Amino acid sequence: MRFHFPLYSSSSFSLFSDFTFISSLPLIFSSSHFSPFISMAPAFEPLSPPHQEAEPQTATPHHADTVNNFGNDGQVVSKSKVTVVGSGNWGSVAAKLIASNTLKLNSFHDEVRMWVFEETLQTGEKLTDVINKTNENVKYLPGIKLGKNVIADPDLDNAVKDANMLVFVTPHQFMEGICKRLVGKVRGDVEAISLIKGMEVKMEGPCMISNLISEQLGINCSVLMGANIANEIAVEKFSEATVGYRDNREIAEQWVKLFSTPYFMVTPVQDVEGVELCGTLKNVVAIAAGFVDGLEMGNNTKAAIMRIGLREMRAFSKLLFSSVRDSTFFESCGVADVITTCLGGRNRKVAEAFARNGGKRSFDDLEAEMLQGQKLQGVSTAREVYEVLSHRGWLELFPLFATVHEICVGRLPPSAIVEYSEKKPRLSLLEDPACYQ
Ligand SMILES: NC(=O)c1ccc[n+]([C@@H]2O[C@H](COP(=O)([O-])OP(=O)(O)OC[C@H]3O[C@@H](n4cnc5c(N)ncnc54)[C@H](O)[C@@H]3O)[C@@H](O)[C@H]2O)c1
Ligand SMILES: O=P(O)(O)OC[C@H](O)CO
Repeated sequence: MRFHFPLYSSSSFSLFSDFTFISSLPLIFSSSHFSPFISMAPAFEPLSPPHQEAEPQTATPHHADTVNNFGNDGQVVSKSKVTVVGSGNWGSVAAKLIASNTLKLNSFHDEVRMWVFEETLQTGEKLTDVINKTNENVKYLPGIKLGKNVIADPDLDNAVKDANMLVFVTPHQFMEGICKRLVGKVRGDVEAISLIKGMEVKMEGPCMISNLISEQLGINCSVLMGANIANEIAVEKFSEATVGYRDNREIAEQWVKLFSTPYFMVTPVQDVEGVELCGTLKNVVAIAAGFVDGLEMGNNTKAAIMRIGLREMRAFSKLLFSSVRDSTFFESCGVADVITTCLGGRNRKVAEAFARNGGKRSFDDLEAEMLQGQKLQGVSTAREVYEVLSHRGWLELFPLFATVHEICVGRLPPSAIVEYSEKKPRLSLLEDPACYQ
């Protein structure tokens, strides 16, 4: 068999090991820029494992506007109020994780609001009503109790208005619209975190979702990514995650505290772009892994795809943001997420079906049939990455990313993932950085 990635077959050049020339490439897309940081009102507590802290509080949800309570010493304690914007498969699990901690930790208000994109179920009932009645997201996370302090709310403005900690977790394609609706609606002291794996491509270039949130709402936004298949975390199987923060370690620690449980171990890393790009780009690698599974290529081929994919992830991330750290790729958000998503994710699963059908059934069809309302991120991310690559003239540097998109849109057959294309990559482009000047 002939392979489609001769760029990587030679040991004489490594896109990964030699970033000297990569960093010398012109960085057309602006590096990270974000709106002025707005500090968080509540005092931070020292980071400690949530399960060791203070005595549990009552589980009764309450709706009071106040966020102040009295601590053990009679002092008024400022409490953070958390709202989760999104209620899909991961959104619901995130709400469950958070709600288990807000009940235990004195620095958080018990209640966790969860904004629900309202829909009517086949029974005729509203999803929000069913969640509040049964404490289960029967459509996106059936069989799992979220915690009685999770309150589903179909009104976006109402859901966010009192919160000073906002957790964004929707499929990435909906975020631009959600941000537009939220302009002027969030508190001035709010901190945000994005669990969303994806990006937007605008005229000016790529825009990470955390940046979209920061810019549109004028707030600071951290990220949480990792090897996190939601259904496994829902049943409390151990996993790790990475919080990417910009420059305020205390804020990162507040997020770590909010999410950490004995079965969910969270590590902060000062590299928002690196962490977010890992979470975003691994979905493209997962599509490639699914093609390999659909073609029944076996484990060695899939491992090769993971390795090549990880290398392209790092190269692409560093081209976009020179601040991205190599070490980030060894965190849960990097290599671990590539592995889990290529073994057990939804992108992999649907791409496998696409390849088994010889590319004859569209991803949209397969997604609707196989995921029942849940959304793939990898196909649109592959398109977005392709737009960036073609706009910058980098297509030949990233044969895996480019090929995934061309297969998704039907320009190449699924088998192209492991075959030479007609068009040979121009190795000179990689070997002579002057080509880019
Ligand atoms: N599910 C996972 O295992 C997992 C794990 C880690 C990260 N993520 C990431 O988290 C993000 C959210 O994923 P998810 O699994 O919670 O969602 P999902 O795939 O379950 O998507 C369904 C959600 O999208 C909502 N939705 C549908 N149309 C909408 C619209 N027009 N506007 C707004 N919302 C709409 C639905 O109401 C539902 O809440 C994604 O970026 C995903 O990559 C997912
Ligand atoms: O099911 P996927 O492919 O959307 O991946 C889920 C998570 O991102 C894995 O960490």
